[in-house]
Amino acid sequence: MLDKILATKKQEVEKLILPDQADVTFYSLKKALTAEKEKVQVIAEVKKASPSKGIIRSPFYPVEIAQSYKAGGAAALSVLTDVSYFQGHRDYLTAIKREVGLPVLRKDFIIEDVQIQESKRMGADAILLIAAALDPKKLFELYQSAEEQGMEVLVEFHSKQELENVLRVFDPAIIGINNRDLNTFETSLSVTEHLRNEIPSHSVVVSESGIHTQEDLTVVQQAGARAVLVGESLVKQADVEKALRHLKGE
Ligand SMILES: O=P(O)(O)OC[C@@H](O)[C@@H](O)c1c[nH]c2ccccc12
Repeated sequence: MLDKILATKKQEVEKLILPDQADVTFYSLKKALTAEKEKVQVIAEVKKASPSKGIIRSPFYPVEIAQSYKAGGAAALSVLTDVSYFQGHRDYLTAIKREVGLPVLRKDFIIEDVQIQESKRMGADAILLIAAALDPKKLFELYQSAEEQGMEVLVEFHSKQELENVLRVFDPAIIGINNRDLNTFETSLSVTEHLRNEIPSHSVVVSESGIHTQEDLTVVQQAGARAVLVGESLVKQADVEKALRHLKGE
């Protein structure tokens, strides 16, 4: 599946037209994730659909969802901007960034520098780079480019091999452990437990995908995650603010 998505992205990138620069204020993702020592922070994801689940929420009002997440105590937001597979849009991110005062991560498949420029213009505070989608050298180039343009980066891993290959080249400040295999879509929280020990202790660790309950959150917190990235289990609930409070055990 990942290969198919990346092939589509490659075609889209060739036709990409950059938007105008959005006039927004930068918020640090890293700061938001490390603000409270004891508590695990939640990055709440605004996602309409996914290749594995189809439509998750309909009707879909991205700004309203984001505002409810903020009211429910989200530390940051993740916004899907991929059109073809997740029914996202870059305008959703810009609208959310304008209306909601939280750090916003652009969730997409970034493979070329022009998409980093695009992310900046959209108003993203941070971008996702997926180790499974990039060779380590290219990943580092894109990482540096994002930092030069004033954005932070969440670098996502699913296997020990991916981690080893990247850590040989550089040391990402924020590391995402994706519990979902992007080829089979299967999720297992043991991925976080398994990879945590391979990560330098100064990195901020975010456990991503497949987190449904407060118990799940505790499992990954005990495995060393400072934050979780949660989409489906929140966005499918009518009252996402309540769902988020519930997840946090409030
Ligand atoms: O909906 P979930 O299972 O809570 O997962 C959220 C997020 O981790 C997932 O959307 C995701 C993780 N890595 C990605 C890469 C691309 C697209 C999407 C993703």
